Amino acid sequence: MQSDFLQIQGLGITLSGNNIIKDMSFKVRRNTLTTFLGPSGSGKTTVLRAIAGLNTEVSGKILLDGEEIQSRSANQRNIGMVFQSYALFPNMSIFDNVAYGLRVQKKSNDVINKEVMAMLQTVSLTNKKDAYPDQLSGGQKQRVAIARAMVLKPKLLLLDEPLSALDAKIRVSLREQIREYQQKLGITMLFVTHDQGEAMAISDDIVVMNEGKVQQQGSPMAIYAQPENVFMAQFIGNHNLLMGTQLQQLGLTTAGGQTLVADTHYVVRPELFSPEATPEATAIAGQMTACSMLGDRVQYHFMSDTKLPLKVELLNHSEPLKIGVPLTLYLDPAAVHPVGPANAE
Ligand SMILES: Nc1ncnc2c1ncn2[C@@H]1O[C@H](COP(=O)(O)OP(=O)(O)OP(=O)(O)O)[C@@H](O)[C@H]1O
Repeated sequence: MQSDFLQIQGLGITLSGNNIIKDMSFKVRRNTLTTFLGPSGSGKTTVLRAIAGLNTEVSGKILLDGEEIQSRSANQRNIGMVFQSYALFPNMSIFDNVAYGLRVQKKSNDVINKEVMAMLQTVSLTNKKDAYPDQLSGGQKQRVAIARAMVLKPKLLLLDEPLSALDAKIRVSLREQIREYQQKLGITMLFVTHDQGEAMAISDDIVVMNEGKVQQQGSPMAIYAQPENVFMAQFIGNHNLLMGTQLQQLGLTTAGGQTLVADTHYVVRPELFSPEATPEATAIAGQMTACSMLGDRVQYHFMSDTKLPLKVELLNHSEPLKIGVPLTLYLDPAAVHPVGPANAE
């Protein structure tokens, strides 16, 4: 059983006299990759820095592996950190960059050599050990920064937007490699990103933040399929956010297995509409008014005969549906998810 390895209890953070984070609590399980996801300014970096011991005005408790660490200085916490900007030493070779922390710890040359070479092998950079940072690509530099942090075997590795400075293709490849290192070496990682695709792809757990508050924590699947409030429904993925009354006008009487409530918000993901009937589904007559090609899927704007505009996405495996021609879409009421009362917005 994975225990709660990192526990944040009633965390408060003040920066330049502003109370940025108030009474925040969440847990991170051992040997998992947990992502902090949220819009710009939501407080992700601020909380990460507080865990690392880099913020001064912090209240509440931070427990790591059962021990309270909030009063310890940053270098007494056994926490590693990787930044967007790599922060490598430009005048040191790649080997020396990775060896730096072990030298500070006064490890023997034999141990340093063995551990640095093993770590360079993990990040596939043994052939670059004598090179200098400015001879490496951005992705390689970030792998050195990750190796430099991992070689110290920290209890927790914090990664603050580590992929933001890289181009799209390298981002995808490096995020998969980070996930591989995490699983292979059994490290607990806390990873900050504002890219939900990135968070969905690599996380065991996602902590979604907005305006200094945790909005929801859960697996990528749960975050997507069962948003707990209106912010979550709108922030994650494409969506139709509808009132119970609007769904009633479409002919639905239940949603998510419960009686439809007129003044509650519901979310319907665009890919849950189907052009094919099933016994459970409600038929919705209308027509497509626009379409755009997304590659693997086609995104449509649909207008129901009751004049409700809906976003619909269908797999791109057949002829696109015709615009302006009457057609019927089907929606299984079990796929409609309640996200809270109207006044929760
Ligand atoms: N030194 C500071 N003094 C005062 N306010 C600050 C300071 N640093 C950050 N803030 C504020 O704290 C809030 C959270 O900032 P933070 O950098 O943690 O957000 P973030 O979610 O990491 O954003 P981004 O994705 O843009 O990096 C923001 O409103 C920001 O303006």
